[in-house]
Amino acid sequence: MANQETVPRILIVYTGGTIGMTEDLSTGALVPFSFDHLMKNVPKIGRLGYALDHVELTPPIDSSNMNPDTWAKVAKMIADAYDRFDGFVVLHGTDTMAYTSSALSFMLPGLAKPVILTGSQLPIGEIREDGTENLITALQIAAARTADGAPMVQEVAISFGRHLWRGNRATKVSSTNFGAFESFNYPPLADMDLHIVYRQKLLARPPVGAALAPDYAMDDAVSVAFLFPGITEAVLRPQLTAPGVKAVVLRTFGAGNAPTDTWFTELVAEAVRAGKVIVNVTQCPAGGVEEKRYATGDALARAGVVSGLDMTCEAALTKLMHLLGHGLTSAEVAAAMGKSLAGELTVGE
Ligand SMILES: NC(=O)C[C@H](N)C(=O)O
Repeated sequence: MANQETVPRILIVYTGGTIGMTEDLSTGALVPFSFDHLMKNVPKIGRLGYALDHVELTPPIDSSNMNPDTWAKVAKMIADAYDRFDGFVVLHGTDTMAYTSSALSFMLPGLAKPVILTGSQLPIGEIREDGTENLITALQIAAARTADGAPMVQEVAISFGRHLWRGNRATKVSSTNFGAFESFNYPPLADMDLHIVYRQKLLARPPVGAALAPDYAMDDAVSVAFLFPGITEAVLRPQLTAPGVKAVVLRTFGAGNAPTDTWFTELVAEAVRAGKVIVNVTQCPAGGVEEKRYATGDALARAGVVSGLDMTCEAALTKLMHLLGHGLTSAEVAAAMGKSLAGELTVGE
């Protein structure tokens, strides 16, 4: 039996999501419900033998209602309790989990403990569901240690179904599959089958001597513009020139390509001259932007568009919010987008 000192101390941060939902009897729709309800449905959690505590967003929310303020609340709950716990499990809706995990990775620099997000596709109160296993597995991952006693995971990650993913590399790929997430440009940090098998070489470690330095500033003056064959200036112009928008993630084709019509290239160049940061992120889930590969991508680079390299849209968008939140100039934001802040992009290839 583990003694008091070795019992893992885990804080559960309950934000809502399907995992804790119940049916609204008047409409039949799923609505967020209480943490107590959720816990009543997983009595075997006590058999883990961990010292568990919890905090929650009040009221709990469907993750479609997440925003920079709620991300900051979650980050603060973790930072405030950081010294008292060995690990953190964030229960969260799946719909925007990859945005929150990306945002948290930028808000918690110096993190040296596990912050594991999980949730489910079916409510934990249903007879057949995926929430129990996801919750228990996330708790075990948050409690896991290396052979020398250090926390196994020291970053923000999503544990869902059979895999553990880096939080700022993951994306939701299915609204029905129990494996709802994928990370196309970074392998799983762990595979969860009969055993939980960690890929230790892939796990992030904070810089030596770094301490947690929570950083909640986020500027929401950002946007996403999605290209499609046949897009017109009338559709795109308002998106790229909207007053108050400081940065736009431009979802391009393939290796970062876009139309070469004069109106398009001139519009993009005009937005860049007006001080907007335009970041090229491919619509392809896997791979990334290689601007010089095709003339159609090169034209964007020459117009002053910044390469999003192999970042997900979720990572690029929340990184822009984070950088703009610190009052950086457009040039400084553009330069920082190409550097890895929390393992969100592949460097040196
Ligand atoms: N599976 C889920 O959790 C979906 C839910 N709508 C949410 O994101 O909160």
